[in-house]
Amino acid sequence: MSTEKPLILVVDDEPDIRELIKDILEDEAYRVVTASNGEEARLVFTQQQPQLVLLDIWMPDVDGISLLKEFKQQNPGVTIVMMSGHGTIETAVEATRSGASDFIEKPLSMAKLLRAVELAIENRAKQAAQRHEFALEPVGKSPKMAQLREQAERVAGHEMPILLIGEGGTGKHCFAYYLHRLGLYNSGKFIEVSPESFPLDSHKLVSLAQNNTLYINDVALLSDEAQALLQHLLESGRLKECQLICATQLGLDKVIARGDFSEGLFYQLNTITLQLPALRDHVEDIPELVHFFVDQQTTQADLPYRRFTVAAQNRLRNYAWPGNVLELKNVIQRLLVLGDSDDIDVEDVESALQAEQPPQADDVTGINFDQPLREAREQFERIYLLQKLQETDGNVGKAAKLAGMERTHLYRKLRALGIDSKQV
Ligand SMILES: Nc1ncnc2c1ncn2[C@@H]1O[C@H](COP(=O)(O)OP(=O)(O)OP(=O)(O)O)[C@@H](O)[C@H]1O
Repeated sequence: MSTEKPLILVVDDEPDIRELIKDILEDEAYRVVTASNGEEARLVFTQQQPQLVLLDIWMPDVDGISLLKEFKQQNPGVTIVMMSGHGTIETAVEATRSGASDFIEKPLSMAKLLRAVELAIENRAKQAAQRHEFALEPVGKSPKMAQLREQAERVAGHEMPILLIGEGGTGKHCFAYYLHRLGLYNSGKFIEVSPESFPLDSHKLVSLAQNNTLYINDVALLSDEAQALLQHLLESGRLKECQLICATQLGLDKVIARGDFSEGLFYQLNTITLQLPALRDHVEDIPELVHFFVDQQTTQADLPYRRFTVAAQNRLRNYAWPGNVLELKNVIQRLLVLGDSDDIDVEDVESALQAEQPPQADDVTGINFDQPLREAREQFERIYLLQKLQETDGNVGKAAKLAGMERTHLYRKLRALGIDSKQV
């Protein structure tokens, strides 16, 4: 079973164009409904609730831009692509301002149309994934996770800084967001800063944090200047009316022993700590996590549903997971993208786990370090993309998913690098 493709409404007053678009899209397995004027379009839009609308600008009864505004008001989540034969910059600008996601110029070519539709759908999926990037509640019924959720519930709502400690990929972001939702500032924003994006301006930091949850990732890696600023704001009580959550992979005591972390800041941050377990220490949660990620990827990233056999799930439980839950999520995504049958078996899991291994030093030594960065980057991109194309038997759509790129962007990149996907 695969997820159903979105329903597309095509609105155009010219019967030939309408039918042509319908045929092209149906050949690609999209579900299509059509309307020949504004009135018909309103009816179909309300009754069938399409996810994507291809909308002509010039029509006899109502113009496309007015219709676009109506549709967006009725359903802000709908994606609308405008089409026009005599498109001018002004109409394109007006359409975009009114919420159109793209603009295609007529005459339409099949490639142009499909590219625009694919891009619109990819963007939808991405927006949905971004909106739901975090689980609303961390998944896992093991005693370790249950206890952690309980601790989170107890400490949230006290406005004291919270420190999350755990290896990479153990779910620190996920728990931070959960704490935000449980906390005093859940109607404010969840703002994440990293050592690279940390504002070294006390006013900026205070106003960023005010009435929000401020999550500082990799706090152990903050520069001396950033540490001093944070310590000063905490000690002087200026960083108040906010929930501060910091995360670290390294035990701060070890970083202090190395002389890389301020002891004073450590005491400010270390009052409430939550320790996130490595995934290998709560493997009993793996089946539930698998279920959760399959569900998430199939509904939000528009990947086909596949079932993990018991043997496959058992293999997942017996793996050491050095990259923790994040690695599990990546392996599941790889299996959903690359698999071609309804069931995922233990052999599929085995090869996905092998592909997850960090590249051997040999893979990287292919890069010539004597060239300028720009050329070295191109060389790396070529090696990387060829590898992804090999993994997907030259399927650009699947390779793009694995590389986390839009398909059209990958096409452009391949062309720029002179790679022919069919030769792989
Ligand atoms: N218990 C969980 N339930 C549901 N999703 C989870 C859970 N733990 C982690 N995730 C998801 O797995 C992915 C990786 O987790 P997350 O980014 O929270 O880890 P992290 O510890 O912050 O990683 P890093 O240290 O690398 O920044 C995220 O998409 C996160 O939402």
